[in-house]
Amino acid sequence: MSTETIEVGGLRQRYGAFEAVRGIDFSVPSGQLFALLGTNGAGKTTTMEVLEGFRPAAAGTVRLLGADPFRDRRALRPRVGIMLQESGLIGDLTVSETIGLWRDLHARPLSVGEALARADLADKAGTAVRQLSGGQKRRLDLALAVVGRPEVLFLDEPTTGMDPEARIATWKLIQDLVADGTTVLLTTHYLEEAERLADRIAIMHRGEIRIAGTVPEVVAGHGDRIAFRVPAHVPIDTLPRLDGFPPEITVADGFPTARYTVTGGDPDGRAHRSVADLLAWAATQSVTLDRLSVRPASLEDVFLSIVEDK
Ligand SMILES: Nc1ncnc2c1ncn2[C@@H]1O[C@H](COP(=O)(O)OP(=O)(O)OP(=O)(O)O)[C@@H](O)[C@H]1O
Repeated sequence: MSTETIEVGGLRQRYGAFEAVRGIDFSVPSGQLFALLGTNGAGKTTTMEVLEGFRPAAAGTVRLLGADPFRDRRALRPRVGIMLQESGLIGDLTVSETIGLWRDLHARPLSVGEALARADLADKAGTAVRQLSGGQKRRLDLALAVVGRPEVLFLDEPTTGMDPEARIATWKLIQDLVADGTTVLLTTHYLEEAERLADRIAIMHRGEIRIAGTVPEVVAGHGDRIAFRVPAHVPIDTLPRLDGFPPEITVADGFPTARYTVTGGDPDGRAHRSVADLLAWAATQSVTLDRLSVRPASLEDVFLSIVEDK
């Protein structure tokens, strides 16, 4: 028997003639957090909606806790928590009343006090939902998603609209849930969120998974980055080529900055050798390399290289 809590194989989904998801595969073992990253319209929410049982898969296989999320949605519902991008909260109810209402739908829910504490909303218990800020509403959505102690949690952009403090508190809540054994599928536009929380990630673009794995696996093979400010007296076209390529010139803080991506050759030595070449060039030209930096590719670099690849 499979130990995967979520299994997606060859999933396709269309809206009329438009294919929003074009044959994707991934799986999430029990107790892990998997993050779907991607551009707007990449197909993340559509994928989530199939797993949540809102619509059947047009093609491919989808299993949730060993069952079919659409056909078996009634049986699965008590075991699953869902935080949608758009919530349908009732403005006139208080925060406590809203949680109370959702508790009644579950067999062994958290108490209202526990749910309030988990979402850091205890001081808003008596406040009408309509009077909450955007970030507070997201926290209430999260409280409602977890009040039934779900085994699997779907979080669609859970921290959008939250201030940095609320976001960090929410990350802590999500980490606690995963540590307690909850399996989580999360979509986010915050790369830092995925890096902090996810056991594995996938980057989607135009309905396809372009790359997947742990963050170190995803960034591996994307080279190192070398950058420095170009001194005012140095013509751009005299800058050296490194690893065979000229620099990309961007403007940062009003200064032209030369950026190199070094991918060729021996993976351990490439940045080292290119930096040595650069320093030798600088010495012969009597140029000072202001703000020289050397670093491995980041998740943001990989993300941008995927989405800029039209
Ligand atoms: N109900 C619908 N009818 C027609 N097209 C839709 C519908 N829902 C989504 N789409 C289209 O399907 C594509 C994928 O949308 P989806 O919401 O899954 O993307 P997403 O990755 O979640 O994007 P975002 O990051 O903006 O939330 C988009 O091009 C979108 O316009």
